[in-house]
Amino acid sequence: MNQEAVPVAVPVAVPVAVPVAVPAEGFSGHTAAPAHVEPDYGDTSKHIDDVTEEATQSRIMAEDGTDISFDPYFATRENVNRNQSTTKYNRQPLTLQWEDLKFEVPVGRSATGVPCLKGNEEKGMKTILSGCSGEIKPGGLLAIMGSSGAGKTTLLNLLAGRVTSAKGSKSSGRVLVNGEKRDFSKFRQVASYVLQDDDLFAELTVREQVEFGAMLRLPNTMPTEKKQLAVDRVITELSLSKVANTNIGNELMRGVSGGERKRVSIGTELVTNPSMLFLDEPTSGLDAFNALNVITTLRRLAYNGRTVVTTIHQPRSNIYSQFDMLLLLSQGRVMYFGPAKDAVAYFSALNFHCPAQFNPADYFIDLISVDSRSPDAEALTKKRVAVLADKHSNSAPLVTEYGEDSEMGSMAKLGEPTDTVMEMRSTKYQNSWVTELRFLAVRAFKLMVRERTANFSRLGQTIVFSILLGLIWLNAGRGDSSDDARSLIGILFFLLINQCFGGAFAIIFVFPLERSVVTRERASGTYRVSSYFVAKTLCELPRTFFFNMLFSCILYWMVGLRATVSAFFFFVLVVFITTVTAESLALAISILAADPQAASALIPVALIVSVLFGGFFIEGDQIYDWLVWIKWTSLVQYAFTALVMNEFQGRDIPGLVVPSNGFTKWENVAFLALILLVLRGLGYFFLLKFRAPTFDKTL
Ligand SMILES: Nc1ncnc2c1ncn2[C@@H]1O[C@H](COP(=O)(O)OP(=O)(O)OP(=O)(O)O)[C@@H](O)[C@H]1O
Repeated sequence: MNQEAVPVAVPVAVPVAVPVAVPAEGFSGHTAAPAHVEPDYGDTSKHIDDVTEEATQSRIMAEDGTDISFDPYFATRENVNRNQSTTKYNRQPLTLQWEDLKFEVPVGRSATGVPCLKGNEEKGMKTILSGCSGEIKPGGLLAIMGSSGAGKTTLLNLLAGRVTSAKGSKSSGRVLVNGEKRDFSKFRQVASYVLQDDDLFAELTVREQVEFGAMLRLPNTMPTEKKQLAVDRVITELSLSKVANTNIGNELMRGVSGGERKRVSIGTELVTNPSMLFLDEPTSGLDAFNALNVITTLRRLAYNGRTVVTTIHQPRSNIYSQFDMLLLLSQGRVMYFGPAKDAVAYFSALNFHCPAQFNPADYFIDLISVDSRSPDAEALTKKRVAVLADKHSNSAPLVTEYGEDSEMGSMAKLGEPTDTVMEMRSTKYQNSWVTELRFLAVRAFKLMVRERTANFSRLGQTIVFSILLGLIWLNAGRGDSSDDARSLIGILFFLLINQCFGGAFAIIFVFPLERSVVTRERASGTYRVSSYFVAKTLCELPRTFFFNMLFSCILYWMVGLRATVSAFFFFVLVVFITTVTAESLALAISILAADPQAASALIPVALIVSVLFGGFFIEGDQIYDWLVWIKWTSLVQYAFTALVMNEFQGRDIPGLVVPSNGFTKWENVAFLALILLVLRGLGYFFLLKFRAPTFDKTL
């Protein structure tokens, strides 16, 4: 290595003077902080605006002469250029204010059946959040920080209007947008919410994911070319161009990186060009580098005139330096609200000195967390938190001065049209039912084709089972004895069980992920439930038909079932409807059940009941009268009787009693189809009524 070409890299120490609004005096009883003797690494709380031209002055050169110097402030500096986006003023500038927010949930005997907790919970209510006020202007990035359980998500949800309506919970206070109480139908069009979990389809590409949102969330009056431009803009703005055509992927399927996936989630919400963006823990699960990338993206989005609010857990120091405003929460109370760059000085003035080499975020979290490891530590830390909360509520409100769009906030009223917002329809959905159906069907079809593992395993399962059953019952249908006939009845029943469980398990493993994606998309008003449900049903039918046809073609002729075209197609029809009915049963239960575990426990039970009363194990006259009704709800019973009648129609085999339920084979098919329709209808009803995202609109 060329020694002379490698000068020593000198860490850049940055002296910082932090002008702040601080309380007049520190706490009595506190001793002054010890003099700091540690080496000065520079103030890690240094804010983005303080970074000017402190480029690393020493250059480190690689052997080939490439400059490989490292600039630790690169991310921060990148954002100093506020003119990166072409979309700077294309939205309404919105100022969000909140006053005296309080949120309580019931914990008492009356609400949940458990005894009341002590303290203010005696009335049966637990206070999750109280006395929370603040403001964030356009161009500003607000971070809500606090330890686990501090109330960050609750506050974010209150600000975003996304608190789930729960029985007995109570919210109070005021949330204002540009000084006025918000109109939720308009607010939903200008504010977007990015959930902590990236609920995205792994099989879609980045572009397809963003495009889907654009096509359905932008109004139908907007030409497709303009929607495509919006997609391109978002992809560029989030630096996703290089991976635009890469699958999103998941733990099982290689796709984009965690940071890119998070940016895709943001892009999905950004496509409507919202003025306000709320994010819940956007860096959770990301490594330090990807976390920084995501936050610098938010920083840039804020500079482009948006109002951005995010919760975050223990950010590293260069992430912390990106925040304009900081809100520290502990035990549901505000410890600090004001400019992020002033927080260190604020706590210093209270005699809580953040050591020079410390990441202020770490220091604050340690300072305001309740230590429950021992009663003494808990009492002490709770006291500290109470005193800090009181100090905060007694301190003068801080004036927020940041963002270049601050005066724009007062100019615009929510509802005044600008660019994208101008074109938004005032109705809940931006496109017609038919348009939704078209895009949903295309997406469902793409997903279905790309679910390679599921498709190949179902293909393998179909081929293996049909050949195996065919070998076991090879030529059984070609004999004339009553034993052959009884054997044939056995295979007819067994193949129905196989198809029922195969269809149901295909739903159990695939639907839970889809359910969370659909919930997210419904919460942002992307489409109607009916169009989703119809698209899903229409797209699944061809696949189910294909596998059933394949199964029938192999098994039917190996076993030697009645060799007529009409008998064969009747067989295919019954097996197909049975499978779709079992899928519908699994779907309805999956939607109704609280979680996938409950669904996977309930679905086999429902199917086994149907099998038990299917007419093979127990004859109708062997069942207690008061249980007979179950037989008439059994999908297997109708399918089995129809198949048996199809096979033995017109055949007289001495000593054989053919199972029958008194209906003709076509009547049995009609009852089976009726059960199918009822189960599909129930699935739709459950999705519409029980899985609708409902939010409290009090504030
Ligand atoms: N609807 C509710 N019913 C009962 N308790 C609730 C409800 N909502 C929130 N809580 C409780 O309030 C506290 C704050 O919850 P919240 O999710 O806001 O915390 P957080 O700071 O976001 O935590 P984390 O960082 O772990 O996600 C927690 O103890 C939580 O259990």
